[in-house]
Amino acid sequence: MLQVESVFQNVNGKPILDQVSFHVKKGSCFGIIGPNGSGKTTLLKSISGYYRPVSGTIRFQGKEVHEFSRKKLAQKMAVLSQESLPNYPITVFDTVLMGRYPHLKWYQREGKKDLEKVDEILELTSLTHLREQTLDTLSGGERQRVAIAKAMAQEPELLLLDEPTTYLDIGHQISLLKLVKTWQNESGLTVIMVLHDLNLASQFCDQLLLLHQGKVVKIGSSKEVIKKDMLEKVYETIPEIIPHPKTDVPQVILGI
Ligand SMILES: Nc1ncnc2c1ncn2[C@@H]1O[C@H](COP(=O)(O)OP(=O)(O)OP(=O)(O)O)[C@@H](O)[C@H]1O
Repeated sequence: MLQVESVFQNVNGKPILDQVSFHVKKGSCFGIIGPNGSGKTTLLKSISGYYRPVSGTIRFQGKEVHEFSRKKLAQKMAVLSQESLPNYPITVFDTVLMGRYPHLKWYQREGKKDLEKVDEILELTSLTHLREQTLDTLSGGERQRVAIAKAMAQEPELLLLDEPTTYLDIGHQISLLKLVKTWQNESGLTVIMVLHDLNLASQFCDQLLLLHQGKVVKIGSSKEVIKKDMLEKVYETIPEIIPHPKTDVPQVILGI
């Protein structure tokens, strides 16, 4: 579904990504982890076509990302970043409805099916009670759920998430990631997400990529990537790693 080959990326003349290569399988959940400033967001922006690599290639469904028209890309790819929702008084319903726009022709207004779809998604994301509330009055967690709902309305094949659990308490972190998982299971959606929380990344992602100073340190399952020596070197701290008592995936315990 996505092949990244030997990507070098400069931003404002500054080298950020250094020979990054990896593949993402259709229907999988791929996590990008790494310390602050390691290049995670830049990598996501390169995948979404926001930046064009200085060298190397990013192929999505067999074609280079920058060869897609903006509309075609919006039909296939949804991007959810910290700044993805505006802060003006537009209702939750209308915001989620905007997710349908890439599927409409330029002269076409949204139809009954689009409106029904939005209500269905509001129900799924537990947002029906906020249907007429405006974005500028929502809490951080509610805004995050609206952003996911808008992405769902877009019906993408690839979903890019930049720190989707920021602003969420632990209950909402889990319910948001479970929602993404259910959506994935039902639609074959592919997900690439940047996560700071290594324990959530370990539990929810099929593959992890550990990035450090713009370079790939390791790609593999959580058991292959969430390792004491590797994290010590990259995060400059000394964590303890224990298996999750239910799922056996590695979990990180921080010491002082
Ligand atoms: N527009 C820009 N101009 C100059 N430097 C930039 C720009 N965008 C990113 N950088 C630099 O690129 C490096 C990587 O930034 P990026 O946001 O990709 O890292 P990150 O891993 O997502 O960090 P964080 O975990 O803190 O969000 C940083 O040193 C940052 O200062």
